[in-house]
Amino acid sequence: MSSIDWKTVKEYEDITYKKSGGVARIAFNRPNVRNAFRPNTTSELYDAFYDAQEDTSIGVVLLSAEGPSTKDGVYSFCSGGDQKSRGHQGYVGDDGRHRLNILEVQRLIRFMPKVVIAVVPGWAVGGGHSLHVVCDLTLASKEHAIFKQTDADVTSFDGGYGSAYLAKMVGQKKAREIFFLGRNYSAQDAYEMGMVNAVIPHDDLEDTAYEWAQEILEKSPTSIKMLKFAMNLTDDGMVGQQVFAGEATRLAYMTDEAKEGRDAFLEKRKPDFKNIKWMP
Ligand SMILES: CC(C)(COP(=O)(O)OP(=O)(O)OC[C@H]1O[C@@H](n2cnc3c(N)ncnc32)[C@H](O)[C@@H]1OP(=O)(O)O)[C@@H](O)C(=O)NCCC(=O)NCCSC(=O)CCC(=O)c1ccccc1C(=O)O
Repeated sequence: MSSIDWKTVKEYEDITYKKSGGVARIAFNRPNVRNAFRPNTTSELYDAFYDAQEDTSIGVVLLSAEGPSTKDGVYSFCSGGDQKSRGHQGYVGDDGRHRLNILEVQRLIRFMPKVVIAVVPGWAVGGGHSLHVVCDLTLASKEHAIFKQTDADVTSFDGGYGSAYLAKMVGQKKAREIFFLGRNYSAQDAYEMGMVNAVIPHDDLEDTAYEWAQEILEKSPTSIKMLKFAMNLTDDGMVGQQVFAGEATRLAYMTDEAKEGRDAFLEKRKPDFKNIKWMP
């Protein structure tokens, strides 16, 4: 039983959302369907992740899952897109619109200036596998985590981070094996491939994730943010540069020359940068 004093932030239908001690915990909550996500789930995930991003007291987000299934006791992280909500043009929401928005959730995880840790208690499959790939770190249950890619079985494939970025992580041959054969891999297999940071006894998984988060929270927030964006940059092209450079601009705002530039405009005069040093 965990001793962490989690406080519920908001009630949702498909996820739970809690915070404690600088950490946000967002968890899938449809364990009886192996935590498959439907359009409602991805909208809720986006909402919760956005809140965590905007909350300046939060530095680390855990993406986890409730469970086990009340039907058969099996644990899951996420089994990807809910195949029951798929129509002929894609996944269908309650409003009849065809969209899933999981890629928007992926981008929020990728570009948010906080560390996101995937906490994998069981099955991580299809789009659920891709979500753990896009998170900054992954911790997996020694006894119950199973990693598997079924995208090629159901013709719903992730050609972005889920596959191409995975290949950067585990190597081209291994990534192709994962997608082309769709086999099951244990937490230990995934660790040896380099896509899991640590294999944790199941009963300690959530507490260990919280401890990792607390260690990260002892570091300088600006350093962590800039390091995350620096490590993203080379794989994210111009968008990666934009995200990194946006933070550089924010740092420049804090200089005397930025103050002079702003004040000169507001005072309708030419800016005077003569006293500003050209630092080498
Ligand atoms: C996860 C399994 C391997 C687990 O197997 P097992 O333990 O034997 O359990 P089951 O008996 O199969 O399942 C129990 C129960 O859960 C239901 N269920 C499981 N997964 C799903 C699911 N994904 N959707 C709906 N329902 C699910 C299952 O039907 C059972 O229900 P009962 O009523 O009790 O019978 C195994 O379950 C499994 O293989 N599941 C399917 C995995 C899968 O193929 N997922 C989808 C991959 S595609 C994807 O995730 C979307 C990607 C995506 O969104 C995307 C990506 C990139 C670009 C665009 C998009 C996009 O927007 O589409």
